[in-house]
Amino acid sequence: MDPDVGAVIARDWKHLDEDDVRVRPGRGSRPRTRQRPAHEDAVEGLVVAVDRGRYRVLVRHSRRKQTAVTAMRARELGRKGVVVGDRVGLVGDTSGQPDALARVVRVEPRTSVLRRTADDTEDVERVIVANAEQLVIVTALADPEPRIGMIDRCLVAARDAGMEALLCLTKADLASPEKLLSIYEPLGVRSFSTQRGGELTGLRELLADRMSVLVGHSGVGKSTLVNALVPEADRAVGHVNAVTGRGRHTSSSALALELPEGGWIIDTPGVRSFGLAHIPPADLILGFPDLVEGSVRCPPQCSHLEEACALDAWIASGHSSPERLESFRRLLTNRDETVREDNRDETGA
Ligand SMILES: Nc1nc2c(ncn2[C@@H]2O[C@H](COP(=O)(O)OP(=O)(O)OP(=O)(O)O)[C@@H](O)[C@H]2O)c(=O)[nH]1
Ligand SMILES: [Zn+2]
Repeated sequence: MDPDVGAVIARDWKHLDEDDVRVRPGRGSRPRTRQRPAHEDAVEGLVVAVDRGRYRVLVRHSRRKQTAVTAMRARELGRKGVVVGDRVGLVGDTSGQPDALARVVRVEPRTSVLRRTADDTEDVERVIVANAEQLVIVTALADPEPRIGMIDRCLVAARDAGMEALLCLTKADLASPEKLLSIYEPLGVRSFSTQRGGELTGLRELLADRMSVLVGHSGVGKSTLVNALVPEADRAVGHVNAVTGRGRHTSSSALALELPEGGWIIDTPGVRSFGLAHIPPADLILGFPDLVEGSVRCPPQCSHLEEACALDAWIASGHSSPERLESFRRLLTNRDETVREDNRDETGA
């Protein structure tokens, strides 16, 4: 295997919890049987919403028939978190009838975890979504102006989570995507431009049959997009509690919506971007593939903020661009901050 690829895989996996990775037993050793034998009758389901300790879990009976089950965690789960995207085992009343309550007795090993560093205490990190394969970075081309810093931050977070990134550029009727594409296309980031009422076939193809997480600042047109992609989403988000199916949906937690063509999009209303405090500084540069080669000549343990950093010379000799280096350094400096509604760590672009 290409050593770089190996390193990336090793790094992506290293962020998974011990629980997330099922260890294959060697010959002669006994398999690890964590929680399994007690509930062999457990029903499999997908967590699509979480609200104050209650989970909405979709149980599929056949291609066409599925039931939405409300569940709470079983005590035996211990401190193990359950998040949107988790595949879980359920016991108890899985009928999905009103007032029926099931119990989550196990969480299947996760294939990816998207984390946010908590806003207040930098050491606390939270898993927002499990098992997603793609991070869709929703950015308006104008109104509000695109923020390069936010895009770069999301690209780092996607890489760290072991997810592919997709740049979704909205409001193409107001401004051209050209400038942004000239930055991100050479990096191999896939993209799609949209406008209200515009053609979404290409985007649907990029989203089909996989689990994608949408993230974007307020006002970029994320709701407009979600409603266009999932016609029933308006009802699910606007008027009905995502978990109980009653009352208003007030929580701002993630919500998974099934696409008519198969696959899922996960809306993250409360999450505008990600803190990167849990990512070692040395790994941040992996989110900037155009700078990695230039860092080979850096002194050992280079902070990339110091004078001896080789990146300045690399840029001066015509590689990448000064803006990219500036964005990388801004991220290094603001690594611990989570972008919030006030965008306090953004200088725009
Ligand atoms: N010109 C133009 N306006 C758009 C487009 N998409 C959305 N808008 C407008 O942009 C505004 C914000 O759209 P929303 O879909 O509410 O944006 P959001 O990202 O969900 O914002 P929050 O609900 O605050 O999270 C609304 O006034 C939309 O009508 C577009 O493609 N072109
Ligand atoms: Zn350096």
